[in-house]
Amino acid sequence: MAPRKLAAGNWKMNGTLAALAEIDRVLAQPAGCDVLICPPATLIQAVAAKGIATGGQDCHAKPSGAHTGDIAAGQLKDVGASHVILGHSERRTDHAETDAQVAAKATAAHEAGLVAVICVGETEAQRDAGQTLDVISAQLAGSVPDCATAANTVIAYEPVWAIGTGRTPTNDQIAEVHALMRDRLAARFADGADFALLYGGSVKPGNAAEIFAIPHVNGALVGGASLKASDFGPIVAALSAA
Ligand SMILES: O=C[C@H](O)COP(=O)(O)O
Repeated sequence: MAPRKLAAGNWKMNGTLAALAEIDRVLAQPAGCDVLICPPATLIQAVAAKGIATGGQDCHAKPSGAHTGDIAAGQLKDVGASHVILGHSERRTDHAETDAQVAAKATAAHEAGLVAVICVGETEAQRDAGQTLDVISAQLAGSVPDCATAANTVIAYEPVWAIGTGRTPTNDQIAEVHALMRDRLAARFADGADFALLYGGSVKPGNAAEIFAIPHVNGALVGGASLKASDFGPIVAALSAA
């Protein structure tokens, strides 16, 4: 099985019911790849009802309990989610999430029947210190649980310094990390070479085709440019044509 092509939108803490009109506009465009929208949890059921794949932006590692404000993987599934983003750098930073916590959440997601979209990425200081490959290797080893398969797990490489900044690594830098991720996953899992590997960090209509031409880039995890169909549509089209 070859890795799936996936254009994923992470709306982060953006969007109200009025934003559902953007979903209609995305759906109006034919796609030659999988399309996923991860809105705020308040919109998941409404987005699912429109027939587009949807997901959460985090989940708890436990199936239920006294965890005020948290959402369980099973609760995401219950309202129509098929995926959940885990280990996003904004959560690793704002909530001090560790690799072990991400792996536990991914296990809970798998047990609930969700696909885990596990994020890894280096900081600018780590990139400048030449530590990128070591950081990505360690995050993959620690954040991806043994129960991961190409069917229930997608990996997103998101250099922290490229998120929301308009900056992206060079094509060679992206290629180097994606080749490393494929090699590490293939060495650990029987179907490791088939995991979909997404790039995320300032993906825009103007750079998407070039990024999707990089070996072992199977799609994108898009933030700001996923909020409007006028931006996300061309990214979906570029992946469909890749
Ligand atoms: O999850 C998406 C990433 O954080 C990228 O966000 P961005 O496209 O706004 O840079």
